[in-house]
Amino acid sequence: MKQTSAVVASKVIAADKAAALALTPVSRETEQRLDRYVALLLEWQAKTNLVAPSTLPHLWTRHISDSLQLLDLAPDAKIWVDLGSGGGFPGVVLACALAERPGAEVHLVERIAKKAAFLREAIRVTGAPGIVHLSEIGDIVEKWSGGVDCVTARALAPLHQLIGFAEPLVKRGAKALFLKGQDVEAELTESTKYWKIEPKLYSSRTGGQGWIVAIDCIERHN
Ligand SMILES: C[S@@+](CC[C@H](N)C(=O)[O-])C[C@H]1O[C@@H](n2cnc3c(N)ncnc32)[C@H](O)[C@@H]1O
Repeated sequence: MKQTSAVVASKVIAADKAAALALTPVSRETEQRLDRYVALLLEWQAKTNLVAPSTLPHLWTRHISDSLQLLDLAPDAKIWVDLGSGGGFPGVVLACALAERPGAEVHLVERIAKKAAFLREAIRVTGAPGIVHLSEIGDIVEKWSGGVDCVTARALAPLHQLIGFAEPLVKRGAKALFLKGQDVEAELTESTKYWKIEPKLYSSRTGGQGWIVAIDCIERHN
């Protein structure tokens, strides 16, 4: 029997979702929130470029599992700040999963108004504990007044710049978790020219050539 391309596409996405949930299991409630987020993202993707179109068939493994794996590295963190959230990775995904953690909140920082509008809608439809800030990162982190347990970023900037963005929050006790690609070693070498850091490096659970850089102390070289 001949299958339409829409049927084939939905089977590819279903298989990818099953693979993602095997890698990074979530509760039934979180899965339902993530389903609502994915449906909204696919709807908005037609008019706003939120993720690279070539990655859409692998949205669950490439983007959702990639984001979810951070939770294990900060199991007690309640207050999260995601820098340059864009289409919501990792911030909205973390908020969906953290909805069951009492007192949890995820702050999403994004400077483009259209993307911030999408993030607000994603938080509304999922009911996740997210707070969207339409702002430049530099403007908001310098003035951050509350406590922060964990600061995240993915696909935002070279590592030495991410460290600079996160420094005010790490100085107040936050742990930084940055999702990085295959050039991580070179980025770490470059970063040590500017910063005194003792990073921990974890290979991505979702395969490929991804890495997570974890940092909990940042000092400038004199
Ligand atoms: C390449 S996208 C990555 C989005 C998302 N983190 C992901 O992995 O899919 C980077 C996002 O960061 C935002 N951004 C870049 N520099 C920023 C800044 N200085 N302040 C706030 N947002 C910024 C951009 O508007 C964009 O949406």
